[in-house]
Parts: sequence; C-alpha cells; structure tokens
Amino acid sequence: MTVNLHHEQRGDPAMPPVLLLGSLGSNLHMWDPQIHALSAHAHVIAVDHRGHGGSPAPAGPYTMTDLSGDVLALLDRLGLHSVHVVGLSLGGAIGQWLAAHHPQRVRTLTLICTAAQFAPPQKWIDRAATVRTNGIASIAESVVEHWFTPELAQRDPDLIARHLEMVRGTPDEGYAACCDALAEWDGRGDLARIVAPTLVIAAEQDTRTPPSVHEAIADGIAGAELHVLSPGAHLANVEQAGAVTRLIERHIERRASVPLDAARRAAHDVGMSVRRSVLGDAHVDRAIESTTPFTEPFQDFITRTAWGDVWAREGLDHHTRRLLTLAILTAVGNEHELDMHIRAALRAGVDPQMLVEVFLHAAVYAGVPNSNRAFALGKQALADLADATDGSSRQ
Ligand SMILES: O=C(O)CC1=CCC(=O)O1
Repeated sequence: MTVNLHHEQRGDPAMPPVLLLGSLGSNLHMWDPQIHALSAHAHVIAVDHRGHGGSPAPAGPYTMTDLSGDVLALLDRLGLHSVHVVGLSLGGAIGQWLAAHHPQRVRTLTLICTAAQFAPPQKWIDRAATVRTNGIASIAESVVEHWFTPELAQRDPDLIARHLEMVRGTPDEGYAACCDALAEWDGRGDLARIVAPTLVIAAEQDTRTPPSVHEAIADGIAGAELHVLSPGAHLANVEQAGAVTRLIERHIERRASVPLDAARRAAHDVGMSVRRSVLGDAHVDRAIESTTPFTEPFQDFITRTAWGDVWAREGLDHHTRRLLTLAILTAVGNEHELDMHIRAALRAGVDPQMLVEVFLHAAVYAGVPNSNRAFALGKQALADLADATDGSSRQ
C-alpha cells in the first residue's frame, strides 16, 4: 500500500523533471542549496519519504520496495513517466532500486553519499530499536555530527542547529521503520541492471558512506562516472552546494543532449523485446528480413513508438492491450493488421473464445459487417493453425 508523499515542486513543468530524494532523518529542505539553482532550468520535485517531513508515517517496518513504490505512485499522480533522479544516502538507495526495477522511469541517475548496501544490517536493527525506545532526539546529535565536517560545524553553528531540528522533527516510527528498510536491503546484485547514465558523488570525509563504497557502485554500473569532493561529509550537497549543483546540472544537460541517439536505441531495444513477446519471434524475424532501406525508417519508428513507448507502458497489461487492438482493428476494418493480430494472439495461446467475445462486442459498437469479416479471418486463422499443428505432429 503506497502513501501520498508530501513534496514541493519548483520551476517550469515544461522543463526536464528532476526528482530529489534525501537522506534518512531529513526532510525536503535538505535540498534547499540545490532547489533554487536547479529550478532555473528544470522542473524540480523534492520529496519527503514516508515517515519523514510532511509525509504520512504508517507503522513499520518499511522496505526499499515500499519507499520506492511511494515515489512511483507520486510520479504517476504528477503524470511524469520518467525523471532525472537525484538521491542522497537513503534517497540514493531508492534511486538505485528505481533504476534497476523501472529503467524506463529513470532518465539519468545521480547518486550522492550513498551505498548499494548499508552494512552491517545489525547496526540499523539496533538504531531502529534505540529510536523506538528512546526517541529520535536521543540520536539526533550523533546523526548530524556525521553530516558535516568538524570545521564547517565550528564555522556555522546555525547550520548545525537547523539540521538538528530537521532530525528531531522526524517521527520516531518513520525513522525507525526506514532503518528497517536499510537493514533488509541489498542492492549490490542489481547494480549491473542499471542502464540510466549514472553520476556518483562521494565526499572525502564521509564516514557513513566513504569514497570506497562509491567506487564499488561506480564499478558496478556500466559507464558510471565518479567524483570525490573535499571537504565534505555525509550531506555533501550542503557543504559542497555549488559543486554538487553544477555536477548535477552538467550530468543532466550532457545526457539530455548526447543521448538522443542512445535514447532512441534504448527505446528500440525495449520495443523490439515487447514486439517479439506479443507477435512472436517468427513474425518479427520475417519483418526484419524483409526490411529494405525504403521501409527501415518505418520499422524503426513503429518499434520505438508503438512497441517501445505505448505497448511498453505499465498502465495496461499486454493481454488487455491485445484485446483492445483486436477490437479497434475490427472497428476500423483494417483487415491486414487484424489478420496479423488474430494469428499472433492464437499463436500466443489466447483462447479463441476470447476472440469470439471481442468480435461480438465490436459488432454492437462498430457494426455487424466489420465483425463478420473479423469472424471470417479468425476462422481461417484457426484452420491454418490446426493444419500447421497437424503437419508438424505428422512429421
Ligand atoms: O544516518 C546515517 O548514519 C547515515 C545514513 C544512512 C542512510 C541515510 O540516509 O543516512
């Protein structure tokens, strides 16, 4: 069950969307050093995780899947199919989860002061128990101590006081339940699944997630770029505000332009696998073999858009889309495409009785003559399929 995350949006919604996911014990104001600058050329969405800031804090334990599911639900509510994800610490773990499990929703990934596993799990189990027993205030000072270098803490006591308030304002159960999520999560095996262009930012004096942890992340994600900033501790986006903002901007800008080509290739790859699973390998192989320089732009277009974009969307499963396609093709009377989709459906094991229902339904809304033709095509396709099956069983 997802919760409605409290969030703030800045910048023009027509600009590229940048999602900011923060650390354990923070709220969306931890991103104040970035929000203003980024929103000059991006649509910035800063989020409070469940159990943090203004978001609901249901009883735990939470999992990384829960925390990431909340973010996906928020993106759905905002109508954002894909975003540039920037995550620090716990937010970086959620970013990794999203990029590995929902690659189409992550345009680029920026991971700051985070880890692919927050070892050892016992540390988080103990911290959750302490907070549940003694309250968040009992650990607030030790948390903030690791967020900034001692030099900055000495120079700017107001900064420390503001961040102490931030930690103390986190609900006990929300904080503890996020510790549970950190204890159970291990994303190391998923790093190789991440295809989003990835920037990894570490801070030299970060004792919670030191640079070596970021080297392992950068090694695990193909093509990831690593920067180590100094001075800086766990909240490097505050202590190195300008450098972090510039790195994020440059990463998003570079990846937004390079990769029109890469993005087209990625959409083509996704489209090809959806197309194969719906129409079958034999059909797709025939279509590829018969492609000529004249037809290639059209093949590329339908693979990227019809299959790589619309058919690949999560809102409807493939079976439902298949039935819709059969009904629409019946209604518009496109015999050639209808015949192809009828045969693909039967080859994929769709029960012929479902086709009967679709064609009958279409008769009500689109007219008897079109459904009559659909029944004839279906009958022929069934006969051909039976012949082919008999033929192969006789061989
Ligand atoms: O609170 C800490 O010690 C460090 C940390 C781990 C996950 C997170 O968000 O912060």
